[in-house]
Amino acid sequence: MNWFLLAFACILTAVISVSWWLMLKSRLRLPPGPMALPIVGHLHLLLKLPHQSFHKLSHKFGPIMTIKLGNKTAIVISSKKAAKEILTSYDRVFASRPVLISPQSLCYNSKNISCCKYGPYWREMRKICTTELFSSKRLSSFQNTRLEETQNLLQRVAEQLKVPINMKIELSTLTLNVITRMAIGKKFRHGEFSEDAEPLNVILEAVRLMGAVNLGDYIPFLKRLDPGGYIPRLKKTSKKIDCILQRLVDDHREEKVKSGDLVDVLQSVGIEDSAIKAVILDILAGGTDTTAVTTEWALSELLRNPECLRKVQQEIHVIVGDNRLVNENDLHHLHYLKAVVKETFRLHPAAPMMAPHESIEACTLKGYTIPAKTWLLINAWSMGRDPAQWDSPEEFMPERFINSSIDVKGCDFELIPFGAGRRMCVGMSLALCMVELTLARLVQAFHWALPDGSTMNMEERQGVIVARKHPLIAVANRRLPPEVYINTL
Ligand code: HEM
Repeated sequence: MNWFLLAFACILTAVISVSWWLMLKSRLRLPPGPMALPIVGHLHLLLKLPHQSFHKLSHKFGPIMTIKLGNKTAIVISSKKAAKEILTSYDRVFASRPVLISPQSLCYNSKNISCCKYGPYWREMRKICTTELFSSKRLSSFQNTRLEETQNLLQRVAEQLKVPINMKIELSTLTLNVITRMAIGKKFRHGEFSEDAEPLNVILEAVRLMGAVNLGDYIPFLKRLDPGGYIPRLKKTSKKIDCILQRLVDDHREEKVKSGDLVDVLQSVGIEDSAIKAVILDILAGGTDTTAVTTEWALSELLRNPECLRKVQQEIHVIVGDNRLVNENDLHHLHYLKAVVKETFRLHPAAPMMAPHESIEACTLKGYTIPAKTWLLINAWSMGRDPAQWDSPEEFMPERFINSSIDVKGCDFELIPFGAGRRMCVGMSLALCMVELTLARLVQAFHWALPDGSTMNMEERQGVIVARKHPLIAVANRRLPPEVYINTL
C-alpha cells in the first residue's frame, strides 16, 4: 500500500512539474531549451562538465537557451552578441548572485564579494578591494613581492632538475604566497597550523566545495537529507578556515602584523570580523586556484606545441637576453608571450561558466520575458570555441592574436575569461601580470619535457574552476648561466 502511494506521488509530482514547466515556458515566453526531466530538470548536466554539455546544446537551441536546475530557471548565454547585449544593456538587472549553501556556510553567510547580493555592501567591499589591493599604484608597490616569489619558484624547480615535478602544487604555492603577502601582509609559515589545517589545502578544499553541486540548492526538500554528504565536509572546512582567519584578524588587531595591508584597512574602517574573514577568504580562494590553473594550462599547451614554446623562448632571448630574468617592465614588449596567454584564456578559461548571476527584476530580452530571480550562466568556454568568431577554434594558435586588438579585459565579448560588466573579476590585473611573469620566467629559465613514457592528457576536471584532470607533471633542465638563478633582489 505504501509503495503504491509512493509511486502515485512520484508520478503525480512528475506530471505536475512537466505541466508547470511547459505552462511557465509558454506564458513567460522564455528562450528555447531542451525538454526538462521532472523535478531535477537538467541538473544531471551540472554533474559532469556543464560548459561542454551546454556548448553542445547551444548548437541545437541557440545562443540564448533556457534550462531548469531543479526549481531554478536559468538562461545560458553562448555567443558574443548575446553576452554583449546582456552584460551591457542588462548588466544591472543580472548583477546579483543566488543564495547557495556552500558560500553561506564557508563565507560567513555569503559576506564575500563574489557571492554576496548586489547592493551597498557588495559595492563597499568591492571598492575597498579595488582601491587598496588592485589599483595600479598598489599593484606596482608589490612588484618586488612578485619578483621574489617567482624567483623562489625558479629556485625550487632548480633544486628538482631532471626529476618529475608536480607543477600544480608549485604554481598554487607561488600564487598563494603572492596573494597572502599582498592581502594579509605575510606568508603562511610551514607548520604554523596543524597538518590537517594546512592553509593551501584548506583553501583548495574550499574552492572544491564552492564548485560542488549541492542538490539541496536546487531541490529544497533535499536540503536536510544532504544526499551528496556535503554538510559535514562544509562544517569541517568552515571550522578550519575560521581557525586560520580568526588568528589572522586577531594578530592584526594586536598589531603583531602591521603592514597597511587589506586586513588593516578593513579593520580601520570598522568592518566586522566575519566580513573581513569572508573577504580575505574570497581573495585567497578566488585568486589562488584560478591563477595557478591558468598558468598550468598555458605551460601544458606550450609542452604540447613545441614550436610555440620555441617562439616564446626566442622572443625572450631577443628582447631580454640570457643574462638576467624577465621582469615586469619586459612584459609590455613580449607580444608573442601575451598572445600565448590570451590563447590559453580562449581555450581554457579557468571559470568557464563564471559565477552564476541572478536577476533582481523581470526584463525583456530579444522578445523573451525573463522573470526576476532567473539565473544567468555565461559560457565563456563556448564563446572561445565559436567557429563564427575564430578560425580553427579547437587549435592552439597564438598567432591569431598578433596584430589583433582583441583582449581579455571585458570589452571584446568573444573573449571574456574574467567576465565583463559590474561583476567582472576584481583581480584581473594581478592575475594577468602573474600568469605572464610566471610563464615567461619558467620557459626562459628551463627546458621543459614530459617524464619519459608519459603523454600529455588535456582532460578537464569538474568544478567551478576547471583545472586539468591530471596535474601537470613535467621535467625541467637549466637553460641559462648558473648566476642568473641566484636571487638578485
Ligand atoms: C586567471 C585568473 C582569474 C580568472 C580567470 C578569474 C575569473 C573570474 C571570473 C570569471 C569571475 C566572475 C565574473 C562574473 O561572474 O561575471 C571572477 C570574479 C572574481 N574574481 Fe577572479 N579570476 C582570476 C583571478 C582572480 C584573482 C587573482 C583575484 C583576487 C586576488 C580574483 C578575485 C575575484 C573576485 C573577488 C571576484 C568576484 C567579483 C564580484 O562578484 O563582484 N580573481 N573572476
